[in-house]
Amino acid sequence: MNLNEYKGVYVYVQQVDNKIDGVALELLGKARDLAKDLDTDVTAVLLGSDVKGLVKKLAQYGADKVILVDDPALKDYRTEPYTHALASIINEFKPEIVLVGATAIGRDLGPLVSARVQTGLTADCTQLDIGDFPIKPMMGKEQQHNQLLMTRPAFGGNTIATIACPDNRPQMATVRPGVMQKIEKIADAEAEVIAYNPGFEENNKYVEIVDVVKSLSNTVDIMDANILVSGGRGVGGPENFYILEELAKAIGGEVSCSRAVVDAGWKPKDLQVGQTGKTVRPNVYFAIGISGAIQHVAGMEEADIIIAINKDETAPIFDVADYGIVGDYKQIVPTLAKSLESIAATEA
Ligand SMILES: Cc1cc2nc3c(=O)[nH]c(=O)nc-3n(C[C@H](O)[C@H](O)[C@H](O)COP(=O)(O)OP(=O)(O)OC[C@H]3O[C@@H](n4cnc5c(N)ncnc54)[C@H](O)[C@@H]3O)c2cc1C
Repeated sequence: MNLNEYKGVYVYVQQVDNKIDGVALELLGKARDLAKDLDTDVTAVLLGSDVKGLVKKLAQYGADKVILVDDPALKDYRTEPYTHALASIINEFKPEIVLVGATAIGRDLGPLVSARVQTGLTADCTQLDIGDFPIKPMMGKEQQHNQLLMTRPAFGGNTIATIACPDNRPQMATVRPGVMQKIEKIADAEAEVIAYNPGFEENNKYVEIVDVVKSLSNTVDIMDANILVSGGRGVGGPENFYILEELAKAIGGEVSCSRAVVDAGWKPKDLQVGQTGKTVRPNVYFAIGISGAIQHVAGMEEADIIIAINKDETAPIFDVADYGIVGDYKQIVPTLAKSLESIAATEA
């Protein structure tokens, strides 16, 4: 493999029902930073059926080029045709880096594609940088420059590992939704469009989709919320969550929770923040009766303002909080909700 043949930062654009998943836009934002460091450009890979209309949006969020595979075989996500399309693009265009969102689809597609093009993949990254590898000079090992350094929690979140793929190309990573930041939309941006036909031949790995059943869950997506009022085991039981709901209502927020709350069956998994839940980046995050375990903090530390309410002044959540209130949430939260509600009423 001649590594020098591989150029450019590619982002797989996940779309479902012709709607681009937010993580693809976040990855385009990150790809711009990486491409700048490598003095190269950003290519979005758009696979689907009748998806040409999405190209403009990809340009507006940072794509210099869009490789488009528009084919009825790609109408709904199916592992085989999508893997074939993305692997064919990699073999044909030889990108240096390929980024995929760590969604249910991305976690299926990314590893299969990496195996098919015979390279490595680092899953569930929380940070991506360009740098030297090994990071520090090591006896008997030459440092290679301009490598993709892929950082992710390891060993149950107890350590952070930085991984590189110096001997193969492309360097592939999946990245959790909510971790990277999309750029401000550039309204008049244009991208070069390259239509590509990987040649689909149905084989016995093609799944036939008989019916698509949409999730009946009516919980909101906490990843879209600007304000989150998050409750932990310290809330004491599902019957007490109304106290948090009233605060959320007073300030236009949504309720989320820690894993302890989900494990106890008090709230559905959709609302869990953290390493095995969702990564959120709201403007304001209230952590109420949450101790601040590393696995929880991994999912909310990028919030702009963190307000912790905990009766234990030594709780680790106070280490990451911008504001901390020590005391019983049952006394603090209703008072807070009332004052914030009256401030909102005066300002209206
Ligand atoms: C591999 C792995 C993955 C994990 N993934 C996640 C994840 O995604 N998300 C996650 O959240 N956790 C995750 N965890 C679990 C995590 O380690 C913690 O166990 C969990 O976050 C604890 O939840 P908690 O803070 O709600 O409960 P606790 O740790 O029990 O904390 C409760 C807090 O409430 C406070 N409190 C009690 N009563 C009151 C009161 N009346 N008023 C105010 N404060 C009060 C206490 O002082 C305490 O600090 C994971 C663990 C592992 C091993």
